[in-house]
Amino acid sequence: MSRLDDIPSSPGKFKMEKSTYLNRLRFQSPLTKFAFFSFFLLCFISVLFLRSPPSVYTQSDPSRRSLRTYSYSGPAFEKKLRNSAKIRTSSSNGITVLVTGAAGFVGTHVSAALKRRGDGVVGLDNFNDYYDPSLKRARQALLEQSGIFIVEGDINDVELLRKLFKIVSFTHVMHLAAQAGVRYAMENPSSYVHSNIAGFVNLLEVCKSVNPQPSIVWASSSSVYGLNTKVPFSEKDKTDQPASLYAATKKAGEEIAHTYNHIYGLSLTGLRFFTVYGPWGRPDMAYFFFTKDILKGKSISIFESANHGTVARDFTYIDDIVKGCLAALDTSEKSTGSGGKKKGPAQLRVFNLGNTSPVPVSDLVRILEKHLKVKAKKKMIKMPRNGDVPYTHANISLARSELGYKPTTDLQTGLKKFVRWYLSYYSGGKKSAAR
Ligand SMILES: O=C(O)[C@H]1O[C@H](OP(=O)(O)OP(=O)(O)OC[C@H]2O[C@@H](n3ccc(=O)[nH]c3=O)[C@H](O)[C@@H]2O)[C@H](O)[C@@H](O)[C@H]1O
Repeated sequence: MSRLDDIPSSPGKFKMEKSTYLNRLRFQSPLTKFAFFSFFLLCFISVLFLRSPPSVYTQSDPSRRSLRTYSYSGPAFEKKLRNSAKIRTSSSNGITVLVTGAAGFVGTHVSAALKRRGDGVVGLDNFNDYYDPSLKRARQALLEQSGIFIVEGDINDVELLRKLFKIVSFTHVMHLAAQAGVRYAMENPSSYVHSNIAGFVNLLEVCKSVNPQPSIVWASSSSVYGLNTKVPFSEKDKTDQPASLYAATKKAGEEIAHTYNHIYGLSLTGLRFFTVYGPWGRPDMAYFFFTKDILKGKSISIFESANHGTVARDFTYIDDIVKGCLAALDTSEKSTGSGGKKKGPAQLRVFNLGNTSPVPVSDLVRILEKHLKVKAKKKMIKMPRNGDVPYTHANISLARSELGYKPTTDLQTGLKKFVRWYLSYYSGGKKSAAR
């Protein structure tokens, strides 16, 4: 019986007739026969390839690939994961944390700080190329030295997340993976939806259904205050006028957090970071690329608001932010759900983590000039309408009372540390600073 006879008929629609053409087909020569079978073999292989599940890495955005793939199965992988997640025996009340975005700026610092005090830490990062991935690799190498394993994968990969939770029973998730940057949202809007909305929902879906559910601390943003004019910004203020898609996705994250807390009993704490800077920072941020451009003798654009008004930011040093993140983890209560169902009310919080002292961008440049000992070529330009807001200023009284958060580093001191790191990292032309 020919294999074509095995094909079932489509119920009620049409019955596949045996092809009279195929019945009549006779191979005229061995070459025709070879060509015929080669063609079918090729089709078969193509179908297999197209139907195979996404490989080890679920691509977040074809234009921003991870540069490597990593196999996340097998005993060696599980061993690495378990070792990384181990709480130091001397640590009496250690926690086990999954840090998403661990190769990112804040993720690296938070992971290292957790490990230093004895907690178990596993990182997750997709190593996308929004900015120079070699900087992310260097951060990864740093964390590896202290025994932290970063799994290479995307928060949209539900199977991977489930697998991680199956191997390690994380007590906490520090969710820092995101598409950052306010201005880039006009270039690549879908990447914000993909990471900050879809990715966050995927993570919460997995967290709500594992037992026990972890407590989640995640990165929101000062940008949710948008076009508000009442300063300093307080958590009690309305946040319904975002100025960028980035801000809108972070605001959406806060609403999504409310939903998962309400329905599933997940304990959720959102942290509104205010323009975080420091060593190992993000090359897409102004203080970073100003430094690069000043050193290269390239001119920099300093934005002004309407009528030559000052644009200012509540720049916050990374070490202060790390303290805030750890305090948020330590004060977070357990989630209350189990079996994907809420069993009682759970904690839901939002905190400003800022510095409470806004500095004009022109002063930031003056400080950089001093530390770099190079005069900047400055251009004052009107702030483009690309998502920026003129001013940010955090009221941190809630974080102070609930988390004991107390920033201690002013911009002078923080930028000095950044410049020292920058010069040593990019010294001798070994690495060229890339955005
Ligand atoms: O707190 C946040 O939630 C956000 O902080 C950060 O955004 P911003 O505060 O906008 O920082 P950043 O881009 O460094 O611009 C700094 C200043 O330089 C001005 N700026 C910028 C570029 C330029 O060419 N000229 C200029 O004057 C610009 O107008 C601004 O006043 C994070 O990137 C973002 O991911 C998010 O975390």
